[in-house]
Amino acid sequence: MMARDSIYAQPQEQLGDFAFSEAVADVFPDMIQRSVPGYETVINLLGVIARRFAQPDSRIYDLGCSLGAATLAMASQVRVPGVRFVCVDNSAAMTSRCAQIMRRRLPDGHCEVACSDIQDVKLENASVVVLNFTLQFLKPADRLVMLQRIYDGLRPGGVLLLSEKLRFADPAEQELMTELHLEFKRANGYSELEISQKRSALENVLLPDTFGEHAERLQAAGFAQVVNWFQGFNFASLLALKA
Ligand SMILES: C[S@@+](CC[C@H](N)C(=O)[O-])C[C@H]1O[C@@H](n2cnc3c(N)ncnc32)[C@H](O)[C@@H]1O
Ligand SMILES: O=C(O)C(=O)C[C@]1(C(=O)O)C=C[C@@H](O)C=C1
Repeated sequence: MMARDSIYAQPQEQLGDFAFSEAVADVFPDMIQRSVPGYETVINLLGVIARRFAQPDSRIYDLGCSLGAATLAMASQVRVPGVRFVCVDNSAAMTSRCAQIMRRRLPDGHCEVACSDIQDVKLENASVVVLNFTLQFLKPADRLVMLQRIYDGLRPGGVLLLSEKLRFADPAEQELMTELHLEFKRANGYSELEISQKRSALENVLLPDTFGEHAERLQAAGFAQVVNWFQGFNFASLLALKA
């Protein structure tokens, strides 16, 4: 049984910044599924896209892996030989659980799990790099450098798969998408208190960009083609191809 997220169910006197703590890691599958419209579909489709782009004897990186859901989906679909998965997260609460899950679910030697800032990881010989709802937690000024490092670590024909919460330049669109996202959370059983406390906790931590900002930054990093392959309200998934 999946543990239910009730982290913000009671009024909190001191609402600190949101962190990927032990308590969050314990309920993470439930939290992300009830918070991100289309999350399960995105995870499944990451498997399909990796199946198309994985190259023999290359690496697949899952940056900000949390419990490794994207890696499990990709590992179940990839058919070419010699692929090694590398999962990275800077939350020890996440990587300790992720490492356990990978040991249980994947053959020995298939997957390495590292507790590290993704900005410090040397990326090499990659055919697929996943940033599934992770770039949004980096300081905005650091995001282009991260994308450039990913670009440099990719083989020609490799892809970056980027999912993010979006901001909209048009105030009316921003308001509508935010309202629909809140309705999604209500529909999934979150109370107004849970919704508002989590929103405050995320305010200084998760800083979303617009689709245009993402596309421009990916192009500035060198990517030849950028496509939007999925969107659920204000959450979008992009594929960026290295020619
Ligand atoms: C929303 S979760 C990602 C969900 C996960 N990719 C999935 O698809 O299930 C964001 C993750 O990024 C991690 N993270 C945020 N900033 C990071 C950084 N600078 N280096 C490494 N991990 C980071 C957090 O610890 C958290 O586990
Ligand atoms: O915007 C929100 O309320 C979210 O819950 C989003 C989000 C995310 O996009 O990473 C934030 C933190 C959670 O771990 C899961 C989802």
